Amino acid sequence: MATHNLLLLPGDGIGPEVMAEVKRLIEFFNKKGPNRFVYEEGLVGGASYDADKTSISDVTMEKAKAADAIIFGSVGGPKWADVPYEARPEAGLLRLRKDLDLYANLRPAVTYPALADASSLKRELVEGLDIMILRELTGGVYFGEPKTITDLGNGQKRAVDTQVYDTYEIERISRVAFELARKRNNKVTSMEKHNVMKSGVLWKEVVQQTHDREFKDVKLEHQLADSGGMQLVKNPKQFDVIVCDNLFGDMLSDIAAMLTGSLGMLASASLGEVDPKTKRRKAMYEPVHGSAPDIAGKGLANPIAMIASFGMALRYSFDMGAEADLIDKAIAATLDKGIRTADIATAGEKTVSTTEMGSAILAEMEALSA
Ligand SMILES: NC(=O)c1ccc[n+]([C@@H]2O[C@H](COP(=O)([O-])OP(=O)(O)OC[C@H]3O[C@@H](n4cnc5c(N)ncnc54)[C@H](O)[C@@H]3O)[C@@H](O)[C@H]2O)c1
Ligand SMILES: CC(C)[C@H](C(=O)O)[C@@H](O)C(=O)O
Ligand SMILES: [Mg+2]
Repeated sequence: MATHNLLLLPGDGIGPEVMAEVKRLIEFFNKKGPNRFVYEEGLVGGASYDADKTSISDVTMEKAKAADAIIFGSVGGPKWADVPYEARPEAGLLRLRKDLDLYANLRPAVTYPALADASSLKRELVEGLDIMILRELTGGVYFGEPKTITDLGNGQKRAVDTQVYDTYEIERISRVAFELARKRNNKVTSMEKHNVMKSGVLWKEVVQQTHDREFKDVKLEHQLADSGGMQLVKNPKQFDVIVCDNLFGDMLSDIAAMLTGSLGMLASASLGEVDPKTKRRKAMYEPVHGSAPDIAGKGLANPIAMIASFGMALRYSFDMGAEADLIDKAIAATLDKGIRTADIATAGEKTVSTTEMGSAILAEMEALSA
């Protein structure tokens, strides 16, 4: 019997609401065995700021480093609009990613058959869609220095953000892209802007070299990120794995969310290298969506992105592929029965609450594993 230690970080807004559904899934798997999950909860984001005046405490960071996996909800919201920049809720999430070196962010965009009409695109464009956006998560303009606002003294201010990429950062994310593609449809599309950015020139060069050296069997295409975004909504099924930098990946994955019907559907895994001591990959599982202040506290949030992120934890951290498949099948079966939270309902469809959606998925899991 294996025991897995999880750190749950529900965060702010809808984070705690969708995390409550993950706790029910943990109970389900603990009852079923033989794997057992033990979890501790911690504060992150605005919730942590309110308690400790920091977006994540050193104590919570230590727990994150020690956990077998972190399950993250969401952070941020208007309540913390005026806190110092360094202590803003989002800084806690960025510190987790950076300090744990979680450089590979897998953001699959899968359109469930029952939801093809919930997408803002035509059914035939998205039906059967299954693409993987691989976002570099610990470099680029998110972390480059300098990052400043300077008063120029003439009534003007100057803001500077810096995009930085070293060869090794591009090489390691490229490898993940090619390895993922080998297990999927064997195609990688790399997106950057080498026509404007030096980091784009290096990105394209290193991805190509890594391909030519180690992954000649995988089909590689390069696309400028702006027209790549256009292609993503024009003909999304042409893609298999898309690999891009931190900022382009942030934007392209939110765009991809609408191919699946809602941001409430998009799960993600943020992975680092294998820890030599534990032999386990450092990992955090986080839905792509944020704290959704417009619907927080109302029981309206779609828990599927969070539940599917937990499913990714089973698959990528705990070698529980069959259990991860069970979650995916239960989500599909629930959607097939027409059960919808408001974000994925089409006009006139009856909607359910966050908890009701969680209960429906659990019921399908019970039925499928009976
Ligand atoms: N990983 C994270 O913690 C994360 C990610 C993105 C944004 N944020 C933060 O969240 C706050 C709000 O940002 P935003 O409004 O731009 O993005 P958001 O993702 O929170 O919400 C965008 C829209 O999608 C809807 N939505 C998102 N998740 C949903 C779900 N599970 N079910 C139903 N509808 C859902 C929201 O209601 C909203 O209309 C900001 O402070 C931002 O920095 C945090
Ligand atoms: C909250 C924010 C820091 C984060 C990001 O920009 O990476 C979010 O938008 C995401 O997509 O995970
Ligand atoms: Mg984002």
